[in-house]
Amino acid sequence: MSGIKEYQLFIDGKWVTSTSGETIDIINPSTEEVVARVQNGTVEEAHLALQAAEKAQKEWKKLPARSRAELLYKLADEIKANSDFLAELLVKEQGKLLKVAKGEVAVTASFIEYACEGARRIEGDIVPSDNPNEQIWIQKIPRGVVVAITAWNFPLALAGRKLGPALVAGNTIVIKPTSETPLATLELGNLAKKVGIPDGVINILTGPGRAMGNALVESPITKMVTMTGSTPVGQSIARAAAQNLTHVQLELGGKAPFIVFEDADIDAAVDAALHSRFDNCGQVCTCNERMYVHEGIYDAFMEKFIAKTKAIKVGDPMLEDTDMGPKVNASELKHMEHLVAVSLEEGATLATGGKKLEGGAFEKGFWFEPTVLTNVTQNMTIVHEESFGPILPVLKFKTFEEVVGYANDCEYGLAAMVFTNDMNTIMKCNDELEYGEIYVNRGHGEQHQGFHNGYKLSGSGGEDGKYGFEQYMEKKTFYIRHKA
Ligand SMILES: NC(=O)C1=CN([C@@H]2O[C@H](COP(=O)(O)OP(=O)(O)OC[C@H]3O[C@@H](n4cnc5c(N)ncnc54)[C@H](OP(=O)(O)O)[C@@H]3O)[C@@H](O)[C@H]2O)C=CC1
Ligand SMILES: O=C(O)[C@@H](O)[C@@H]1OC[C@H](O)[C@H]1O
Repeated sequence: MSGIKEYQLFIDGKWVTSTSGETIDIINPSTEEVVARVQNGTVEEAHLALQAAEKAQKEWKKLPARSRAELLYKLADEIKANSDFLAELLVKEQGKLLKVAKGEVAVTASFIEYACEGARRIEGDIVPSDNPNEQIWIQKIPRGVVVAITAWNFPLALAGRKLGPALVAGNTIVIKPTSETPLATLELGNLAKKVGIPDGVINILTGPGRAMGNALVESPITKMVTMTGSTPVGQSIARAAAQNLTHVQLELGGKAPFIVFEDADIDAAVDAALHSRFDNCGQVCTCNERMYVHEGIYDAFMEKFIAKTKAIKVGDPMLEDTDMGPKVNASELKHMEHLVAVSLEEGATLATGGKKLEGGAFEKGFWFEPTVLTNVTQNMTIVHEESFGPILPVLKFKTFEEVVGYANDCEYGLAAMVFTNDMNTIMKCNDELEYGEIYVNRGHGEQHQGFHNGYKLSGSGGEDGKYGFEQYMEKKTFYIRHKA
């Protein structure tokens, strides 16, 4: 079709067309129109990108970290300068609200800026030896070539979250965005060229994860894989990386419990629960995936919560007064219908929503109603399987022990949210909830200086903050003996 932009692969500072001769259509989830095409890259092109990154890293690591950071600060500035363009691209490829997309562009730049602040904090140790006339130096050095594989819900932010620390630490990177939403990420290639980041330092490939992604992971050139996505894919990446014992950092699925204790501020809890479920159409890894409300306030809480859920305006994500856009694709939409059907078969009740939206403004696109399920029991599928969409099962509880047992009855361990004003309850939640990230009296939303760390099947390694930055570096211990 004429007028459809075709992106290429970004390898060694050059845009190249894949030898596969095949392209992947990128679909607008609101209209089902083809937004652009990207290359269906080959395994050979994965190797070319890795070789380019390996070559470039030899010089990139010699630059002072501060000099690397100065280039990356410029990249962050260019991202901000192109916010409107990048945000609209994110709306077109992922269906997120324009205001959320602008937030994603801003957070992409701030992820990179945060990493740059670490340039003068790459600190090692000098420790005393047991031997006379000897010192021991423990140094932090870059790993080499990093492969970054990202998910479709915040594709640009996830790329910035990884390339920032990777490059400040002195590594080079090959980014493989998801085939669903690669466009804004590909635009980073143009911005990297513009600010003078040397060829080969950043490479961006598109192509199916099973083939190209796997080739990137399996290569002995790759010294670290940082991936955000589903648990099954994270597990296959861990298996593939094992053959070279490549360092792997995985941010995977979640099933965050949202617990409202009897003494909670009900209005604050209602608003937090609403946003933490329905923001970005429920497509956030730390979303409120299941809600437990104390029986003593259940009726009062649910009356307010259901009323606000019913008031959510689903529609064109480009419009200022829209509250929720579409699901990212048709298969995700089908998954929503499946989860509701299974829940009803298992005995749940629909308090609101439950269907895909069709006809009129919803003639095209992948639209689903904000959905709340009640009369839910802990053994139901919806309480354990990640929905990653606008479906919220709600359960009642009586005691602390009961709800903590429910919350921890989960194969995931990424985020949890708790509403109470009782310090004793807060401290017991901190001790007993098996989650890497716990939000007290507020909804979800990480900060760069924290540590985004999933337990159990939610991941391995963690990212963000000083502990995430550490992952991008190796340590080298140097024993130095000198003449007396
Ligand atoms: N913990 C966190 O911070 C976050 C977790 N997520 C999770 O991500 C999931 C949704 O994202 P989604 O993109 O569907 O996740 P997927 O796991 O389907 O894909 C993630 C990435 O992995 C690639 N990939 C697929 N198979 C392989 C393989 N065998 N080897 C290497 N790479 C591969 C994909 O490429 P391709 O698309 O081409 O197949 C994509 O780039 C949800 O489960 C959500 O919970 C999402 C955001 C944040
Ligand atoms: O990946 C997610 O879903 C979240 O970590 C999300 O990604 C980037 C944003 O900063 C986070 O809210």
